[in-house]
Amino acid sequence: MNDSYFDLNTFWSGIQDRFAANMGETAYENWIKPVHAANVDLANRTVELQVPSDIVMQAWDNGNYTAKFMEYAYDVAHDFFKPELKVVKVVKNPVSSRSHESKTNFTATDYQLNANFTFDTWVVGDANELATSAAMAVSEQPGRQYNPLLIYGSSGLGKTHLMEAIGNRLKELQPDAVVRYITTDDFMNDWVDAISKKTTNEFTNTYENVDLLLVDDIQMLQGKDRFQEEFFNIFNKITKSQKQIVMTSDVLPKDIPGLNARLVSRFMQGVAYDIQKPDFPTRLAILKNKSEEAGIEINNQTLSLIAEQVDSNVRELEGAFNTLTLMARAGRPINVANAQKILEHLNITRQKIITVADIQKIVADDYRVSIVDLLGKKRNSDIVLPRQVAMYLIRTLTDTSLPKIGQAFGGRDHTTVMHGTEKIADLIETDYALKQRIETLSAKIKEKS
Ligand SMILES: Nc1ncnc2c1ncn2[C@@H]1O[C@H](COP(=O)(O)OP(=O)(O)OP(=O)(O)O)[C@@H](O)[C@H]1O
Repeated sequence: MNDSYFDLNTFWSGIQDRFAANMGETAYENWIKPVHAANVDLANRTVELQVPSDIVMQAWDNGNYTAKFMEYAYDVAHDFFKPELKVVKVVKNPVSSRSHESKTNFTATDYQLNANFTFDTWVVGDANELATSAAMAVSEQPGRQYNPLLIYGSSGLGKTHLMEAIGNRLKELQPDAVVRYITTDDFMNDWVDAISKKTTNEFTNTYENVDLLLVDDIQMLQGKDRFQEEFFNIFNKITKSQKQIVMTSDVLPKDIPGLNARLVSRFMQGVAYDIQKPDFPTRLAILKNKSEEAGIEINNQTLSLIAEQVDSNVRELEGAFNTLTLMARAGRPINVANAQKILEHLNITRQKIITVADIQKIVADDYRVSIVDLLGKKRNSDIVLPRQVAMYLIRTLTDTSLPKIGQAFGGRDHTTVMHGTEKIADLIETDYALKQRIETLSAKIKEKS
């Protein structure tokens, strides 16, 4: 087995998922999402997390997040890897080459492309075939046929991998090409930064002067009018000069609530391909590739068991596989029985489907209100609170979009749902009893589904 094989990103994203499931959206966005898993030292069993500012550092100290990290790390890797945690503050990335030229202090977030996210490590199957061909075409002839290219689909299905593969391939073919990868969140943060430093010209130059701009998670633009305006301008400049834009989103632009109609139409002026959940042969092929990369031999039966059970999210598939490799590192045999134990431990004995109706019923029972009232028009507080709690739980435990949640609550508007879920997310920051109640409800829902 290749000793250096440990996918820190997958390990950290497993832990982030658990944070996300157990805290409010706002707290997650502020304190967990900006944290970067920088290093793992397997020999000394330490993981280094980098936080971008003192405020986030304080939140980690005050919010007991280190203890939570340990708990979730155990969930992800159980006995096979129990790390010590080192949390350090690191200021944002160094200036990009363009901002050097500009002699200002505008600092663009400048990611390196993930070198593992290439077409070579990508497995093509029915669920991603069209998106893959479009991505390959774009990497070979950017700015021509498919501009913009939008890749959309649920979390953990490979959107970022495929998008970065385009960037990596273009750099291989044209080493001088300017490729910039950015998450929508960082784009917005950079814009705020540029405004405060009065360096908006440099900001615009940095983002416009590219051959290929890769923008991850554009659904984060929802309801952010100011950023949408700026993004619209940059988008137009890039596409007009026949440079390429590739974007990812969890839904089609028309389904992103609060996305300006002009942007919806611009985003759809190229092509949009979705990535679906991979079928069994694709999942098995992904696992086989992984075991080859890791240099460990795992028999077909064991891989099949994992591919069979982890059927809806490639990130989870990789998580199970990584735990298996840790098990091998600990000297235990890799076989069906041990794989089964891992799946049980990771709670992946077949993906459970949580439905909107289940959540509504469980919340209604818990608050002793009727389903009719929960979904109805009454506005007294003993109905409004459980209604908002149910909306919040549906939003956090399922992939249901805001408009669909609205429909499931008697045809309410998506902004009402957004308001309700945000209100609960804020409340549980300060209301410990409510937080506990929601955690208990969440556990009950997961158990019953
Ligand atoms: N078809 C595939 N072949 C190889 N690896 C894959 C494939 N699909 C997904 N993966 C792997 O699954 C993991 C999750 O993929 P990725 O981060 O790209 O998902 P995503 O759709 O962008 O998720 P999110 O929306 O949560 O950011 C990555 O490690 C990626 O390499």
